Amino acid sequence: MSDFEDALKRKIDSKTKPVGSLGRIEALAMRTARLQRKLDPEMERACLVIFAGDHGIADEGVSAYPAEVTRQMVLNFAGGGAAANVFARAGDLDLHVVNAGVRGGSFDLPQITEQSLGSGTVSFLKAPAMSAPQVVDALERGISIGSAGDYHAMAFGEMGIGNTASASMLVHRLTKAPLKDVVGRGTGLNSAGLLNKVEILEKASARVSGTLSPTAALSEFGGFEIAMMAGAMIGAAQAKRMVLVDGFIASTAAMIAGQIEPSCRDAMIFCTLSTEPGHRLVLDAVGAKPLLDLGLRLGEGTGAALAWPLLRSAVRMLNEMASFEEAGVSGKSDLS
Ligand SMILES: O=C(O)c1ccc[n+]([C@@H]2O[C@H](COP(=O)([O-])O)[C@@H](O)[C@H]2O)c1
Ligand SMILES: Cc1cc2nc[nH]c2cc1C
Repeated sequence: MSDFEDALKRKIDSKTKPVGSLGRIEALAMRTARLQRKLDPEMERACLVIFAGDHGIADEGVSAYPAEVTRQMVLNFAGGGAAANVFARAGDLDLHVVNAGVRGGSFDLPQITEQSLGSGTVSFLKAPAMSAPQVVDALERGISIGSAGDYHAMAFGEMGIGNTASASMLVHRLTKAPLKDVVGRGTGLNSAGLLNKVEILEKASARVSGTLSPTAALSEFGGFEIAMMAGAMIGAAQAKRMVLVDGFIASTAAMIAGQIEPSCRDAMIFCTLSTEPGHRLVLDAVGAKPLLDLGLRLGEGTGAALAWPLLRSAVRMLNEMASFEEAGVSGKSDLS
């Protein structure tokens, strides 16, 4: 064990609790200490960034809701009325909303950061969702967003009608899991809608042959918000920030970020287990156990926002909790 690891273990085990009794909260504190290379890491300021983008594939009937909901929900974020706004306020998170390619053009609102790369992706049923230069552009813009500001942690979420179809394709082609095991009901398709979605995605997959690199897969299947979020996760990890990863779509972006830049995995906390079946496959692929299992399937970064107080509490535990010596509490007996 290195001197740092040794000192960290001694610090956490000196706290007034049976050794290991704070379970995964201890692991969160230790991961943060390692990332910041400090025995007293900081974890007070965080933000939630929501990347919004539209998907051409949404016009093929793969979602229970119409594509215009993406734009309408961005306006709801700007007005403060979405679940993400409520959870961000409850947890003291700054909220940033990024237009990563929503149909209808610029919002011209101070609450929305414009990074639009156009009006969303092309339907990937017949052609690549975006060009290779657009993938690079989206990743680079994301990296800048992930390293901006003065945060100890960044939570990432998304909004994009049709994006469970994109994420399913990415997971299918990058993990080689069969589409029928990956694809789910998204916003709430019925059984006939689910069968139709699988059929459309099988056709789209047949259009593209061979093994795909993560960037080639993004180009084929989109979307802009997924590519930008992957870039932002890389940027945040490089800035030594903890990365709070939301549900199925955000975790797919995180898997891709880790394939592009493996070191960013150390910063990632997979916050929640989505009911979307492909999420379990993504978590297995990255070797993660989700922190929470609340039956969420909303997106918007809601699961990541809910996990933030746990991360902050974990680091405060490391910094503020009394040791046995400080509190005059007797330590372990020799039966342990
Ligand atoms: O994050 C998840 O696990 C999740 C699971 C299902 C749906 N969503 C959200 O619902 C939208 C995508 O669903 P769909 O059916 O339009 O592909 C998109 O805006 C996501 O934020 C999100
Ligand atoms: C209303 C609504 C809100 C959402 N938030 C994220 N995805 C969403 C999809 C719908 C349909």
